[in-house]
Amino acid sequence: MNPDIVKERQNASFDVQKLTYILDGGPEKTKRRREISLVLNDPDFDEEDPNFLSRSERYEQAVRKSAQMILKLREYGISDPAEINCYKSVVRGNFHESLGLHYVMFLPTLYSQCDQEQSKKWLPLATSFEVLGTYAQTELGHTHLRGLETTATFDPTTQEFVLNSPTVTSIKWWPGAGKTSNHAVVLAQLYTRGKCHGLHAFIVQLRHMDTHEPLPILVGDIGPKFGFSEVDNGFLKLDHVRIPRENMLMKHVEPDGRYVKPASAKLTYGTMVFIRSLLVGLSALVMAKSCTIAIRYSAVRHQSEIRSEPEPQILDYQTQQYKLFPLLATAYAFSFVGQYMTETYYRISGDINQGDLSELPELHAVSAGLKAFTTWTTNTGIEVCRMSCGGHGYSRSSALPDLYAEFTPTCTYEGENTVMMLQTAYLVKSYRQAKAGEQLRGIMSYLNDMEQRHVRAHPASARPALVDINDLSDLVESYKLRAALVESAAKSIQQELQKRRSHEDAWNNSAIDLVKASDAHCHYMVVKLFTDKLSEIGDPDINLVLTTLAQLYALHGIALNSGDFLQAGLLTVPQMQQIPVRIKELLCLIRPNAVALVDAFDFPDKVLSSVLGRYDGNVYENLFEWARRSPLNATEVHESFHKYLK
Ligand SMILES: CCCCCCCCCC/C=C\CCCCCC(=O)SCCNC(=O)CCNC(=O)[C@H](O)C(C)(C)COP(=O)(O)OP(=O)(O)OC[C@H]1O[C@@H](n2cnc3c(N)ncnc32)[C@H](O)[C@@H]1OP(=O)(O)O
Ligand SMILES: Cc1cc2nc3c(=O)[nH]c(=O)nc-3n(C[C@H](O)[C@H](O)[C@H](O)COP(=O)(O)OP(=O)(O)OC[C@H]3O[C@@H](n4cnc5c(N)ncnc54)[C@H](O)[C@@H]3O)c2cc1C
Repeated sequence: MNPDIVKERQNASFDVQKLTYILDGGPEKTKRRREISLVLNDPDFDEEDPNFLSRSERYEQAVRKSAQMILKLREYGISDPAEINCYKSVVRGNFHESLGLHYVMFLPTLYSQCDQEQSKKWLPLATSFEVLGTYAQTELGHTHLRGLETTATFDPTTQEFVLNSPTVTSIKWWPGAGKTSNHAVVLAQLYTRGKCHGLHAFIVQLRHMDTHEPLPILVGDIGPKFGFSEVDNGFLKLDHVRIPRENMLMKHVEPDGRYVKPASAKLTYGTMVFIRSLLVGLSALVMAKSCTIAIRYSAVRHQSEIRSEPEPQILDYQTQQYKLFPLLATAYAFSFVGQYMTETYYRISGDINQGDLSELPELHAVSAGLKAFTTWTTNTGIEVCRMSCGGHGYSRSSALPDLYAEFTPTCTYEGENTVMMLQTAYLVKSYRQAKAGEQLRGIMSYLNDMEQRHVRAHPASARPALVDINDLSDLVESYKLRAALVESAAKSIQQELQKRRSHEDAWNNSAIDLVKASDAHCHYMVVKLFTDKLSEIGDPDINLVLTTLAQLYALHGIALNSGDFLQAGLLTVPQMQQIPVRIKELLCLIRPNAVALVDAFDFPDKVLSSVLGRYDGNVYENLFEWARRSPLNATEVHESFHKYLK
């Protein structure tokens, strides 16, 4: 064990184990997660570091691993969905799996959209992995749902749907598992009796069940990408492919071609809402991994000098703390927000299953906004962590380049982040309702008292300094008032309309304000949820250290967005000047607990897969060992010497 890291752990002011229990949701859950993590000791999961393999070898290794995962799942008797997720996340490590889409989109779509008869047919096939599925929605030319071109036309004479990609731009593009899957849920515009009824989901067989040869359908892999090398994102061109009427999910077409309207057309989009909700938790996980690597490494790395003494740990540099500790605070904040998002998703989707759709718009808006907010922040955070590790952060052995490459498409898939932030119609609608005197419930209720507490541009000096920057509840209140930026966005729309612009143009001309309002709303939610969580934590030592992190999270956010807070007169210039001073004090308070705080995330070394983030801190000897395994070192003299240099 590296002596620096031993010393760091001795300095901790709280019980790391107890904090792990809080993050997991209780000691029993921690125990079970650790038991599940032991599967990594199974030699059948041994594999070559993907960084030393070609794309094709990586894909093959990933398919082998996916198949092993399924076999072992049965062997280990893991069947609870939450435990399956934990098991898969542990085994998958920092990379994706080729069967990922089957689990995260194909199966959930079947579960939520099959009727009884369809469930009886498809669920046994899909859960036994005879049917391997993908989710084919995006097209080469469009992602916007109303713009999708693939058609499904009902033919009452044969009781079939005819699926067609009429143009190059209508070719399905991006669905994972282009080579792996034999079925797809295909999203297509439904036509019956000559009328278009919008997007609906259809189950389409793509490949022969025994030979895996494609049916008369053009299907394949779209080629190498920025990351996601394990995943065979695919293309799919359908040329008048016929499927039985029974393959339409939720069955909205009667045998005579009559269309039966669903309770809400948006229920077809349910799987996207599900994944967006999951991505909030994934952001927390990846932020936590990145911080673990960067903070442990910073504790064992010595460089330069502060005083004329031996080289200090780089974690002692104030600038290093300023890079990493706000991200550490973010990892904790997002962990609690992820828990909230999962609970909210299951609560509201439970109501939806019971026929109560009243909270569907809020679920859509909250999951879209938080997905965008947390993935954007995490994406830039991983890169800050990588940079903070200097040259060794650039090596793939650190895992940080892989974490970045694998995570960055979360800002794009399941709805491009700007587009998701623009799903603020709900915020503007809520604002207008509140303004009209309606009492809002839930997370939007803060808009109820906006009329009394107008947030407008004020000369800061004209407002009393009511906010105590050391008081978290005051900070939450400031974020709440800043979230009323939605008022500015609503006003911008109103002004545009007064200029006789169309509603659509007014909206587009206010889009920057709308994204800002959405961002402010999400930021408020995160600060509030983090602060609310503190009241549930009884252990005084843990409460203290998490309160320090929550204060840092809130103040750092204000410092980054100082213009909003000043312009709205929420804080004065002298208070703004106090914030960097307070932030520096908080960095000092966090410093002795930094390693313990990342230890509490409890990532086993095999899951972290990072030489820099090793628990024992023995970085240098292992970096050397990792480099020696590089395929270029397989022979002392590389064949290129004989071919070209000699
Ligand atoms: C610790 C946790 C670990 C978890 C691990 C697992 C993590 C998972 C990792 C997965 C890894 C790899 C998987 C990769 C998967 C990627 C898969 C995909 O990307 S699938 C394709 C996704 N595509 C999109 O997301 C498209 C984005 N676009 C849209 O959603 C829509 O076009 C739009 C929302 C932008 C607009 O909707 P549209 O209907 O086209 O337009 P309208 O203007 O008509 O909308 C009207 C109306 O509907 C409301 N709306 C829209 N969507 C929904 C919804 N889903 N639910 C409820 N309501 C919705 C919208 O707000 C409007 O409301 P109004 O009241 O009318 O204003
Ligand atoms: C790794 C990966 C895996 C994927 N897996 C799948 C899958 O399994 N199944 C599937 O169906 N799809 C999948 N996708 C596709 C993914 O869902 C889309 O790429 C995503 O929804 C974004 O759409 P787009 O690529 O068309 O971007 P575009 O919408 O073309 O975005 C390009 C730019 O235009 C801007 N823009 C677009 N519309 C607006 C607007 N209304 N207002 C303001 N700005 C706008 C965006 O902000 C962005 O800056 C995957 C994508 C990736 C990268």
